[in-house]
Amino acid sequence: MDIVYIRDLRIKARIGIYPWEKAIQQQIRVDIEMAWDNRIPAASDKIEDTLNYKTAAQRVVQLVEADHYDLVERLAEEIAKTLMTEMQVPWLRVTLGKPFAVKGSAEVGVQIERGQR
Ligand SMILES: Nc1nc2c(c(=O)[nH]1)N=C([C@H](O)[C@@H](O)CO)CN2
Repeated sequence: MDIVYIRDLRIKARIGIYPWEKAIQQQIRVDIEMAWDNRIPAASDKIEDTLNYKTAAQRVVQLVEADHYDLVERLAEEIAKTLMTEMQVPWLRVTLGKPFAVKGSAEVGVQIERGQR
């Protein structure tokens, strides 16, 4: 399978387990790799045949902004479930990081893979 990707998507999120985190917005960083057969849009040259990365990115932003999430695990899972269900993505890898959460680190977070490649 080929890949359609979104890299370094930065979104203001309400996320975290601590009371002070419930009152603020923090930047998160999202990378997504999604399996897709790109030979079909390559042959047709039609956007309808693609896995549209703009539509996918907009949906992720909407999902992040819709709620408070305690854990990065829960938000990563919601992103994976939504893209697989709504955009028929058969396999994906979601990396979700909090760049400012742990002093001394560049970033902390999770990476999950779901579906069949
Ligand atoms: N595996 C996880 N560990 C931690 C999380 C998390 O979501 N998953 N969250 C926190 C806090 O919210 C932290 O980011 C605040 O600095 C701690 N550990």
